[in-house]
Amino acid sequence: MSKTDRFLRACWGQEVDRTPVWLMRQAGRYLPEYRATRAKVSGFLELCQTPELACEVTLQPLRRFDLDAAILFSDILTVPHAMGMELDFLEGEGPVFRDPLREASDLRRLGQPDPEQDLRYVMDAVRLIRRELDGRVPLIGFAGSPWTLACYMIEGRGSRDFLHAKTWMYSDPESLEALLERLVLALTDYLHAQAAAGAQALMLFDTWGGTLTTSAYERFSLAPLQRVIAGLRATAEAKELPIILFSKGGGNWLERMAASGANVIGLDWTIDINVARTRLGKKIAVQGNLDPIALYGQAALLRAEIENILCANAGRPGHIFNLGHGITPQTPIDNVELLVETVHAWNGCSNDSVYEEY
Ligand SMILES: Cc1c2[nH]c(c1CCC(=O)O)Cc1[nH]c(c(CCC(=O)O)c1C)Cc1[nH]c(c(CCC(=O)O)c1C)Cc1[nH]c(c(C)c1CCC(=O)O)C2
Repeated sequence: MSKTDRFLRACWGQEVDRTPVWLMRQAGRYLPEYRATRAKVSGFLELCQTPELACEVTLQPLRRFDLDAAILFSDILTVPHAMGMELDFLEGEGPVFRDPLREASDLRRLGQPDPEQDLRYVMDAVRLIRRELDGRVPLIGFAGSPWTLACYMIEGRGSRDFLHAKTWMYSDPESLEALLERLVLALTDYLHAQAAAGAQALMLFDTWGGTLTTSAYERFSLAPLQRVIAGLRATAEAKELPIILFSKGGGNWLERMAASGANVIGLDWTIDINVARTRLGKKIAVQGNLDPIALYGQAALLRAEIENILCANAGRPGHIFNLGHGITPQTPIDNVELLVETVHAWNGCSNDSVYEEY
């Protein structure tokens, strides 16, 4: 089975010869070759905006590890940037918007980007990566969720409690919905353009969905995501692509996530994958679940964690091995190698924990 088939078939819940594996943030600072490429440019945004370099760093982890998919190298914040918000990536702090949105009238500052113009560098990177991959593995495109992007646009930076974003939500929900709707339109166009440029699967990163109450999650995170997915399904280019939905901390809402129209549900490490699969049933695939910090530990314990996840899925199609969130900068490379090899070498559980029906 070709690697292209392995990942895409697993997304559709079809039988595969072995479990496909890729890692969120697989290109990044834990790789010395990434740090070397990054040192050639003045800032992180320049790396994203130079298609040759974005292509180079996309391919770097694939040269080292036997991964079953590539993910476009970019960032979720390129979309608000293209809507007109000035963005800096500060060393040691991460992304910062100079003028965060704080009230409804600030929405007037936002433009509606044309992806082939204002985000052309992303589409050029997608085209270049597809050419360089030459069919070896499929390319995943991605975007942030409307709620997650709104959090950064309102806070201006990462936050512990999302005080500004949530205060807005609890004091003027209609104008927050207006902001989310602007993002729905921008993200639908953006992901559609990635599909037209050659992305073979699309992933939605709802990193901050899990900070909400159940009713707020439904209204401000999931409903806009559903509109993005429905918009994509209405286009010829994206209709046939698998869509992966990852709401970090979304374990409470798996059934609702599954009803969003996504084909694959991303799981963080806080939900038991057995429970997740039982609740989700057969119709939808799952991805993820390994605690990224397990990669810092002892090899034998890491292997046990990996096998637990594989055994929970034994005999069930529709599983893509991944971490429960992005790989972190100090991760030892040897353990990443061990992870990929363990997943690929795996040939069944030793403890008969194969699940018949669920
Ligand atoms: C919240 C979020 C962001 N960006 C992203 C998310 C959602 C996923 C998640 O929850 O991790 C998504 C993202 N960011 C990046 C990718 C690349 C593709 C991949 O390998 O998965 C993807 C898919 C590269 C990146 N995005 C960023 C880096 C590090 C920048 C550098 O090299 O200096 C990389 C490799 C910067 C970034 N970008 C963002 C933050 C908070 C930071 C700073 C934190 C950090 O430094 O790790 C916003």
